[in-house]
Amino acid sequence: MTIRHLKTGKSESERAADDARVRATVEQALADIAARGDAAVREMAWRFDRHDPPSFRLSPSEIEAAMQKVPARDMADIRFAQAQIRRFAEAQKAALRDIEVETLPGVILGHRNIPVQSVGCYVPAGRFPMVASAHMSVLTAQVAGVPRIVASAPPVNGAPHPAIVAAMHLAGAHEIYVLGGIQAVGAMALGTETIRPVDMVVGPGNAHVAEAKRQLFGRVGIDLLAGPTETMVIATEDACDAEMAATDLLGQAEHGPNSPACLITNSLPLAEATLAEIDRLLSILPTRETAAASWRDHGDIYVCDSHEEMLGLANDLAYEHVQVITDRDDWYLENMHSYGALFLGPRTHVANGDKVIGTNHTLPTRRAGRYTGGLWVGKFLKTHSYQRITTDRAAALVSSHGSRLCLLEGFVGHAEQCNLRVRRHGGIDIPYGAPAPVQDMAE
Ligand SMILES: NC(=O)c1ccc[n+]([C@@H]2O[C@H](COP(=O)([O-])OP(=O)(O)OC[C@H]3O[C@@H](n4cnc5c(N)ncnc54)[C@H](O)[C@@H]3O)[C@@H](O)[C@H]2O)c1
Ligand SMILES: [Zn+2]
Repeated sequence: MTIRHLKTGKSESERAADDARVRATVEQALADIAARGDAAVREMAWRFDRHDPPSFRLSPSEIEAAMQKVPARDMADIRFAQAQIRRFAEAQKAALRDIEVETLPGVILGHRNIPVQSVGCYVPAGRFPMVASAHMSVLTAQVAGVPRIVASAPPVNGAPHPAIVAAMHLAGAHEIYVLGGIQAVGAMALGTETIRPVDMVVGPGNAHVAEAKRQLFGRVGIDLLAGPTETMVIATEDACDAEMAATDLLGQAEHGPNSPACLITNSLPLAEATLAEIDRLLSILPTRETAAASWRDHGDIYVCDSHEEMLGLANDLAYEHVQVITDRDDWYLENMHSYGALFLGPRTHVANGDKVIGTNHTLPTRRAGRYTGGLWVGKFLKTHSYQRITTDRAAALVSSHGSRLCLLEGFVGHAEQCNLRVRRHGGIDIPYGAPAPVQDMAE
């Protein structure tokens, strides 16, 4: 490998120390919510968000009042975005089928896709009110058929953010809470005196939110670990220029001070020009304080010799967002196997994916793209199998193999479940705990 690392961010040990701090904070906070319920939630809401309303849950009239505050243009844009997200989610749902097949004469096997019965959708709003996250979680759960959808977002300037509330309500949330961070995720997952616990928590959030979900996994289901935003641009100089590469990197680096942004290119001139362009843009970008911190601590530029090297590196890093602006975008589409979502060609970009185009923006971070894709309607559906035997012959045949295979493992009680069927449906006598005979049950 002759990959040149033109610019690097924080070291591994610095990142591990950051992680350890977050882990400890979350562990303590969740234990407190489990022990003291609402009282702990209320204290945390005050400590982190200076929020202390009579009730964290919005009443129907508070929801209506919030909706009234959203300008008509914003409401129309929200409806447009939700229509796109619904369209794609419905198409994805249609690709998931319940099946029932006859694998042997008289042996019927099937599966059913059943919605999770209650979900808690976290909508982030610490730095930015992420209206779009309401569409991504709530609407997708609604399309999946989840019967109880709880949604929660932190207050913005001490009050529920009107457009977030509107988006949650339009998307089909049944309960809306104004709670942020660990207290929101913890309260939804563990339940309190006033909040009924859910079966699964979903949605993106900062490092505390992602860690809370990780620690709660098992107790409840989670969608995936969708922490601080990451963006990668894979660029060649004939397809991409420095202005585009720099704009697309900083466009996502502004999410928070720990949002990795990474350029992979085979062109040293493009790499150097992008570095200079980032400096220029950071002098004029209004959100430069965050974007500059992210770029300083978590920005990388790699210069490779070949497309194979670029591909290998991109798959290995498994970034959340991967923009491919090269002379062979389709080749990357075919060969990339680890990422959150791909954005192909110069006309496409992450901001549209974040807000409006219709694919889900809740995507795996920190290399989770190696083992999962992003949030989608399928994450809210559980695939459960069932079986049925409809003939005596099939009952005796399968159970005769079963009888012997159970005893191969020493399971006598299991074998008797089989033997009972061989006796009753095959008319063959087998001593208690003995293997079913082979000769009588030839296929
Ligand atoms: N991976 C994805 O799919 C995806 C999508 C969208 C957004 N995101 C990420 O979501 C994140 C949103 O983060 P945010 O912070 O703006 O909003 P957030 O809503 O996730 O977090 C805000 C909450 O964090 C809590 N908090 C703040 N400081 C704390 C501390 N020191 N200890 C404990 N809790 C604390 C507060 O309770 C506050 O309500 C960003 O990192 C963004 O990149 C990820
Ligand atoms: Zn974004």
